[in-house]
Amino acid sequence: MLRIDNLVKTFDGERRRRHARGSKTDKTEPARVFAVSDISFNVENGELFTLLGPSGCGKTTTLRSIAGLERPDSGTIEVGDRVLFSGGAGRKPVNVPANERGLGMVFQSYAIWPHMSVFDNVAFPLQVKSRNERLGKKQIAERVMRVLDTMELAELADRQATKLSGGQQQRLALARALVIEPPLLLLDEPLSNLDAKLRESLRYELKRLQRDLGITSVYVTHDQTEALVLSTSIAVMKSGDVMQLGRPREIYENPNCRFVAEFIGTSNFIAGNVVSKEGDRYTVNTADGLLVLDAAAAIPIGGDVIVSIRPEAVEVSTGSRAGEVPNEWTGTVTTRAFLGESVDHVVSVGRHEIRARGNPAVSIKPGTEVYLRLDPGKLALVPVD
Ligand SMILES: Nc1ncnc2c1ncn2[C@@H]1O[C@H](COP(=O)(O)OP(=O)(O)OP(=O)(O)O)[C@@H](O)[C@H]1O
Repeated sequence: MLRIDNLVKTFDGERRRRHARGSKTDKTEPARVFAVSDISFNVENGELFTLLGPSGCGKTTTLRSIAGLERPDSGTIEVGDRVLFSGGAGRKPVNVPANERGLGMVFQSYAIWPHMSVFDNVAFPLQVKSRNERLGKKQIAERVMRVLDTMELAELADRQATKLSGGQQQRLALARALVIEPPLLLLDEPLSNLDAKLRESLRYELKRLQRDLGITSVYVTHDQTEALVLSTSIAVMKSGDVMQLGRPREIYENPNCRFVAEFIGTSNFIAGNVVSKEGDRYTVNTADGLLVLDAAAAIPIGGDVIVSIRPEAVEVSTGSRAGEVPNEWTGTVTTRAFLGESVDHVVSVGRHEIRARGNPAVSIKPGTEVYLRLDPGKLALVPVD
């Protein structure tokens, strides 16, 4: 449905230079900022594809380029069999204006039209469209009510848009984007202005809509939980590059670098060296002992690695099962934190501090000697960056 090839977008920027000897001030010099540096990805029909990354990594610039609100330096953007942008050496120049791309957009500041009713807010894009397509009044009303129904706003159709709650206004913004039945919906942090509770409930609502309507969407967020809940695929971005692209579970369980492992959830990292390998089973020597783990990585014996351990892959107990299970280490609990649905224990093991997350029924006082068991199936091998 959406194909992005070798997309590059730079901006004018400035680089600060340390002041030269004898001069009291730093100097700045012009520089190009690579907001997006040569990225490619495909979004299949019906997918909710998320661009995820920290502030400034280039997610919004990518989305705005798809929308036609930024003109990339080079690359191609295609939706279905339509080329929306093409530019750079050897490519025929194409740049379809934003208002002719026919894409649905919902942004962080859900600019609904305050002087209009809920119904009119949703009808407006169709009235504009109907100048070309000749949609009748009745057809428009039917389509508006169908979308309002889906968004559970039908009963509020006559209410003035400003007299809606934050969540309802955001649903209205979505309804307005959906009514034109766009081939592609672009969402830029659409839930970030809402309070935590509403954000969570709208997340599930969006997921339901996505499933029921099968809309192809590109979603921008810096919130990894949101990305994991909503997405069918995620591209994790850093400094204008896509670091890893995959299904949420794949990215969570098998991050391909330390940046991704750190960004998606909390991880413990233990540096080591591969000492043996049989099929997918690796034995890694670390400063605090051997670890065995299963990984479909291709790292040779002798290779330096980082073992990434999710806190929920660590079991803490006051009793030993040495000899029964692999990877049992001993340590001392230094911190305990109650998180409601779980309890975190930070355990000091030799040179490492390891965070474990488990059932609140197991709560161990700081200072207690404990056994840590690290599940070989849940440890990931990350190549050294
Ligand atoms: N109009 C502009 N002029 C100059 N630099 C820009 C412009 N827009 C974006 N940038 C720079 O491009 C880089 C990527 O910005 P972008 O807004 O795409 O990041 P982002 O990942 O969406 O961040 P955020 O989550 O904070 O919105 C940043 O370094 C930013 O400062």
